[in-house]
Amino acid sequence: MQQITKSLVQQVIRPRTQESHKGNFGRVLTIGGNQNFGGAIIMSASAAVYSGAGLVTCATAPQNFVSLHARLPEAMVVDYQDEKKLAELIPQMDVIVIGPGLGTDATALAVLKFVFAQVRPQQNLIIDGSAITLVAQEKLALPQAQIIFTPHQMEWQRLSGIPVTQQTPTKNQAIQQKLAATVIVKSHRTEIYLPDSTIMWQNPVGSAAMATGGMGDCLTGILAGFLAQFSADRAQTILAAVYTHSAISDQLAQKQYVTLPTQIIAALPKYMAEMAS
Ligand SMILES: NC(=O)C1=CN([C@@H]2O[C@H](COP(=O)(O)OP(=O)(O)OC[C@H]3O[C@@H](n4cnc5c(N)ncnc54)[C@H](O)[C@@H]3O)[C@@H](O)[C@H]2O)[C@@H](O)CC1
Ligand SMILES: Nc1ncnc2c1ncn2[C@@H]1O[C@H](COP(=O)(O)OP(=O)(O)O)[C@@H](O)[C@H]1O
Ligand SMILES: [Mg+2]
Repeated sequence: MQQITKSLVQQVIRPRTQESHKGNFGRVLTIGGNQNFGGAIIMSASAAVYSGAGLVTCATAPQNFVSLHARLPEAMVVDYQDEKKLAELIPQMDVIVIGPGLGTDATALAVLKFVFAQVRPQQNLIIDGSAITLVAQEKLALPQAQIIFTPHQMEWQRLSGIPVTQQTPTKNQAIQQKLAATVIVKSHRTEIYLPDSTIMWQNPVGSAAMATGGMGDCLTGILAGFLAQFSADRAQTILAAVYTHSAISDQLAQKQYVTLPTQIIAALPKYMAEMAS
């Protein structure tokens, strides 16, 4: 198991070319947030914006529009059940996140199936939270796309069939290879399994200060923001995003007992400037 290093992160997060514009930093669509879990998709979209994605759109339940606009005016918003608008938007995207706060009811399943039918092979598709649970429960066939699953150990149990206590690297990798996707198994020491590579990676940073609801939702937005804008190797970009999420928490945890997802989001621009200098 190889450890992610700070120097890898410094290779990914580079100073911006001064002539660049928002079109150079990618388009992200975050999909989720039912009427009970609006905060999850707001945190995902916020992390994408604060990590530097060029343009971010959030597809969510209409009940979340006002709060999303108030918290994050940089993001555009669309009803996640509006299939006509989603069909127009999806082909324009570099990265799509689906799942934070999506829920597992019939509406959620319909949204997920629609997105799976529309996504293009070259697009990054980050499948998180409720969407992982639905893929497992409904035995959904995966679309042709650059898929990244971000399960915590219980979601990985649902998707892989491996009980939490038996999730060894070898077993995890065997299922990841069958899925032919990137798998980020989140825990105290998150593990990353990449397609086209037998090297398994571990995140050496992060602490129990991160054990609070919304922390994984936040990670999906950082992954999306990084994949949208950075030109480094895709695997390195994914590893750098995982490390950054936890390293920011470690910085804050020097003076805080818990580190909230919204605080990690707010600290992204400063941390990224440190890494780029
Ligand atoms: N503010 C919000 O709107 C929030 C919405 N959330 C959404 O709620 C939905 C359900 O997700 P949940 O994860 O809460 O529920 P799940 O039922 O999928 O998983 C939680 C269960 O897994 C267990 N578990 C075992 N190992 C774990 C590990 N390493 N990390 C985390 N849990 C572990 C927990 O003890 C708990 O019983 C998702 O769509 C998620 O995005 C959550 O992110 C919480 C915050
Ligand atoms: N004790 C811990 N040590 C290190 N990282 C942790 C710890 N507890 C939680 N995390 C991190 O917080 C995130 C939690 O993700 P997840 O369970 O999906 O949260 P949510 O669904 O509530 O947003 C993961 O990135 C995980 O690695
Ligand atoms: Mg989660």
